[in-house]
This record gives sequence, C-alpha cells and structure tokens, in this order.
Amino acid sequence: MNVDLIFENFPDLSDKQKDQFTRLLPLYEEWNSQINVISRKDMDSFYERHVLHSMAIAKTIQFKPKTRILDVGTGGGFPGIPLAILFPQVEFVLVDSIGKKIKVVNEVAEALGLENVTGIHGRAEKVKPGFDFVVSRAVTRMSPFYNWIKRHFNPKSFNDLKNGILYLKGGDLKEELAEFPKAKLQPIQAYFEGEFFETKFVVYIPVG
Ligand SMILES: C[S@@+](CC[C@H](N)C(=O)[O-])C[C@H]1O[C@@H](n2cnc3c(N)ncnc32)[C@H](O)[C@@H]1O
Repeated sequence: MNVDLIFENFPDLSDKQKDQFTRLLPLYEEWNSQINVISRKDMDSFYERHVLHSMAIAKTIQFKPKTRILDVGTGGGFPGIPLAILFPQVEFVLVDSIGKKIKVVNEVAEALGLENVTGIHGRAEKVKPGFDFVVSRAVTRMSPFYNWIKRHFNPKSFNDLKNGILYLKGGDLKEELAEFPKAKLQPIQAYFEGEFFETKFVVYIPVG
C-alpha cells in the first residue's frame, strides 16, 4: 500500500502536495524509530489507516481559506497533518497532552514546510478559543469530548457546514451519540474502498 492510494482518491493534488504526501512515510518511519507515535504493525498500511482515513474529513467538507481548525489529541499528527497538506490556506492547531508527540508533529510540519500548522503541548480544554471546526480521531467518547471543547468555537460560520465537530469514529455509535440529536454520520465507505473503512464514519456535530 503506497502513496498512489492518496493520488487515486485525490486526483487534483499539486506537485508540491504530492511531494509532501510522498515524504510523509519516510518521515514517520524515521520518527517512529525514536518515539512511538504510530503502532509499528500499522506502518505497513500507513497510507490507508492513517493518511487516507484522516482525509475522509475532506470528502465531507471542503474547508474555505482562513478557516481555523483545532485537532484535539492529535498524537503524531492525525488527522491534522494530512488535512494541513490538503488545505494549505487553512490554519491548523494540533494539540496533545504528551509533549514528545507534539515534538514529532512540529518536526514533521517543519520538514514538509507546513506553515499552516502549530503544534501545542497541553490539554485541549485549556486551548485559547476561536476555532471554526474541531477535528479528532480516537481520543475519547463524545460526551466528555464535547465538554472539553464546546466553548472553543467562533460564533459565525463562513463554510458550507455550520461550525462544529468532525470526528473519525468506528463501530456502533447509537448509544454514544444518543445525547447528540444533531449528529450526522457519514460512512467512510461511501468515499473509499477497503475493509478498513467498512465500519467507520465521519461524525459531524454542529456546535453553538
Ligand atoms: C489514541 S491517541 C490518538 C492520536 C491521533 N488522534 C491518532 O488518531 O493517531 C489519543 C491521544 O489523545 C491525547 N489526549 C487525550 N486526552 C487529551 C486532552 N484532554 N487534551 C489533549 N490531548 C489529549 C493523548 O495524549 C493521545 O496522544
């Protein structure tokens, strides 16, 4: 599984973006040998499980330039780094409570020349508000997550979707999302082929 998977699913990438996506794998291989940010067994399917999965958000919404996005619990930079490559005019703040993961985020962003990425070491609850969207993957259940970030949003939206949360989640979410009647689930399988995506969704919850 290589970077062609990304090029096939996003055929309009510029040469610069293609180069950045191609360089992601060797960069993460290098960093992962020093600091474990991606499970080693997943490195074989890095472009599918991490990069393409993160980019499902971009099939749900095309962020407009100057949109501000917070990636909560980004770990080594997912979904924030692939989205930042895809939307160079959009500002991304990637936060994680583990400092060494944020070191990897900032090193990868610098190596790729991603001037639209800021990595912050800290807790999501404490980040200064002012975002249009919060993106996330594999951090916690929606109820505590919502409480961490519900005051982080700009009141007005200029995108095609109202400001809110875009969360990559899997499994049976009926119970978890029962208290969020406005939640919309978009199956990722509608965008990408592959067994990995069969039970996964982009969950969108408007906030405010
Ligand atoms: C399972 S990892 C997922 C990392 C990344 N989103 C991904 O999908 O590869 C969960 C991450 O959330 C971070 N985290 C948990 N609670 C947090 C909080 N309150 N604020 C910031 N980061 C948090 C952890 O440090 C960890 O790196």
